[in-house]
Amino acid sequence: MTDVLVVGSGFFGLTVAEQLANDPGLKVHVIDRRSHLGGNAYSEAEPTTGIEVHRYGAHLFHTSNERVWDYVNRFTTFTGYRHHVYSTYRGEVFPLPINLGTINQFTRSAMGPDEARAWVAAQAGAALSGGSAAAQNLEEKAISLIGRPLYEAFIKGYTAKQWQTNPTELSADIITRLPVRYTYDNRYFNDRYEGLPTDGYTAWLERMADHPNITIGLDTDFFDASQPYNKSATVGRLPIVYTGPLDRYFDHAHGPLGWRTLDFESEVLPIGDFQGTPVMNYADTDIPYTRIHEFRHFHPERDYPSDATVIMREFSRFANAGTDDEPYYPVNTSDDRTALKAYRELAEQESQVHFGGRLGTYQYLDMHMAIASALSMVDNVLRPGLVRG
Ligand SMILES: O=c1ccn([C@@H]2O[C@H](COP(=O)(O)OP(=O)(O)O[C@H]3O[C@H](CO)[C@H](O)[C@H](O)[C@H]3O)[C@@H](O)[C@H]2O)c(=O)[nH]1
Repeated sequence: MTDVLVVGSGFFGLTVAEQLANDPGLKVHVIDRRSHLGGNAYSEAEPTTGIEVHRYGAHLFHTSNERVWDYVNRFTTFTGYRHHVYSTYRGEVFPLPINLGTINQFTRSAMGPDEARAWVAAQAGAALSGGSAAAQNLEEKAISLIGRPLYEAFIKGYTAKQWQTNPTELSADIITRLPVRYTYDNRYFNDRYEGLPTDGYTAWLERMADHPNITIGLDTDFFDASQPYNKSATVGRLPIVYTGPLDRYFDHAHGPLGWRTLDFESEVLPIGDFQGTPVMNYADTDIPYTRIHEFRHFHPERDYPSDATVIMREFSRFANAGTDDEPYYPVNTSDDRTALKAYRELAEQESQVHFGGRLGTYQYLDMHMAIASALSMVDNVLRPGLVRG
């Protein structure tokens, strides 16, 4: 007998399942539409080279949350990997995120931190008088932080390719994900803890699911009425944690929410190294992809072949509702926020259904944020409700 149904086996769903299975010892059934668990964090060995490939785009784990770090270390150890990204712009390679090295290379100068700050402030001031706090959208925020020339080189074209939405319509939060530094430190993340799972994402995810109280149904679509754990057979009958797209749950009753999807083109090349770094972004709009991942560089400690490498070009576009397009990122324009409010009202009325994760809440959550919010849903909503019930 199942006590709780979890729809979706990504980090959010597996964290909820693992926590409820352990304490208070509930029987949890997890279903996933795909033929593997792990959601978009799933990875697999490319068969000819053995190189671990992140099928749904590169996943880099980082957090400053002690509780999350302790929790994830129960299932995997981490390598000492530190993420660095470079960007190719007009035939030249620059370090990201924007730092003193980027600014000096871009301006062909040798400024110190204060001079660089003054230069950026002058560029930003010429464009915006209200300062960073007054910036309402991605474009204003970016210009207030780095000035117009750097914005036009590294952000404008890349963002146009990635979001296909006018940057004045996008949330300022998207750009504040990236630090701006007046030092030569080009670590991509600021977090205290960072690393990649030593034996891969799939081994980590499988260990989370490996519990006598957890059963998994793969290739099982919640919206397929022919399988027993479908929506109409289960809603109102047992507690459900739903991590699929919020608008899909309600049959797009308030219209589709805007989602961005990704297309990937992978290639195995007969060379030991293609680009010398894990991720190369492409800022120019005449290059159709946003970035190229080269997976061997995520695990320099592994014994990968020296005469082959796997690269993956990433393309970004709108997901079309009602097709097989996988929703990855909420676009979150003002129209989306209006529809989202209506969906959230519907979600509150849904008996015993709890919406979580990136897709279920329409929020741009990183892995550590999805895990943190799953832990707090278990603490604050599920455990008290299930024990009382
Ligand atoms: O060269 C760049 C890089 C980023 N951005 C803007 O900054 C935003 C945020 O950048 P992120 O790198 O956080 O964007 P992604 O979500 O695509 O990043 C994903 O890939 C990154 C690694 O390269 C990190 O792993 C990150 O956590 C993961 O969500 C982008 O949407 C884009 O609008 C640019 O304009 N130019």
